[in-house]
Amino acid sequence: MTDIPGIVVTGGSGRMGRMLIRAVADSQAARLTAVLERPGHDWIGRDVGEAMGGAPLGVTVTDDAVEAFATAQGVLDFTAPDATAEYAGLAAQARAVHVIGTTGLGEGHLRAIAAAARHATIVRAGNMSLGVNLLVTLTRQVAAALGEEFDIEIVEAHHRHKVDAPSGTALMLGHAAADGRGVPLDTCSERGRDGDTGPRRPGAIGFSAIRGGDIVGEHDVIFAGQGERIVLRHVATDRALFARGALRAVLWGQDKGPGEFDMIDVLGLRAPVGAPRTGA
Ligand SMILES: NC(=O)C1=CN([C@@H]2O[C@H](COP(=O)(O)OP(=O)(O)OC[C@H]3O[C@@H](n4cnc5c(N)ncnc54)[C@H](O)[C@@H]3O)[C@@H](O)[C@H]2O)C=CC1
Ligand SMILES: O=C(O)C1=N[C@H](C(=O)O)C[C@H](O)C1
Repeated sequence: MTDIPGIVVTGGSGRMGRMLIRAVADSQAARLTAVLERPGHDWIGRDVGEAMGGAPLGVTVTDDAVEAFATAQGVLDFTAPDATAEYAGLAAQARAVHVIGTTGLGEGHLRAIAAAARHATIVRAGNMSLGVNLLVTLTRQVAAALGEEFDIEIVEAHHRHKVDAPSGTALMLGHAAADGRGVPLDTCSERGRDGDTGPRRPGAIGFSAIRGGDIVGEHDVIFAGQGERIVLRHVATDRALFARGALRAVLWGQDKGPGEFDMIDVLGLRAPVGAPRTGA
């Protein structure tokens, strides 16, 4: 037996899954105990190191989440909304810390995650990088300082394979901007302008999404006023960044009780009591 937490990576063959497997396998603070893929995937039954084109890692890819979670202390999950909602329940039953990077979650998925968080620690964030989570706190501060005479627009760019828009990060930034102004995002969010839109709605927070090539992830928060403009920008150039954040989150969660946390908690960036919190 060892005290080093055993970690399961879900969606092992995905762009993020491969990064997460590398991050855990290379870490002295965690050990890779299982890798999951969806039923029918051609990696099932293979050694994950070999499936990734390298040396064996001694871990066979499986589709049996119940068995994989039973002996794990943490689950790193960057897959798809339905899978993540199901994994939340199963990880909670095993009392494993569930780190959720999956974006595009709907109301039903969020309810399932909240229910699971009554029994186990969940860390969920649309972006696991330090830089973006700092950008979130800055966005809230700038929005609070400027007021509605500055129009807020959030522009994000991602690779051609991304299936959800706006990105999870763009939504985090939108919630932060709305928090800064003291309004809920759903009352002022403006998406997908096209055709005869009329003039910009006062107080709107606009979202635009670019998809192309191999862009890892870029986010601008634009505060556009009369005669001046502030642009807060984050550019990710390597997905390993997100995997390092996820690993940090699962280790942070090991001594926490049940509840839903985010990277602002993990990184210690939470605003003092009395200041507005950022939704995700
Ligand atoms: N929070 C963050 O920092 C980041 C979040 N993401 C999010 O992570 C998610 C995955 O992104 P990518 O890796 O680019 O996608 P991808 O499509 O390359 O990988 C998803 C993987 O999940 C697997 N999968 C789907 N359903 C499954 C199931 N039921 N059981 C097990 N595996 C299943 C797929 O087979 C695939 O291997 C997206 O929602 C993306 O937005 C991506 C990067 C950073
Ligand atoms: O799908 C991606 O690739 C990414 N998704 C996350 C998001 O939706 O914001 C984080 C990052 O930008 C990469």
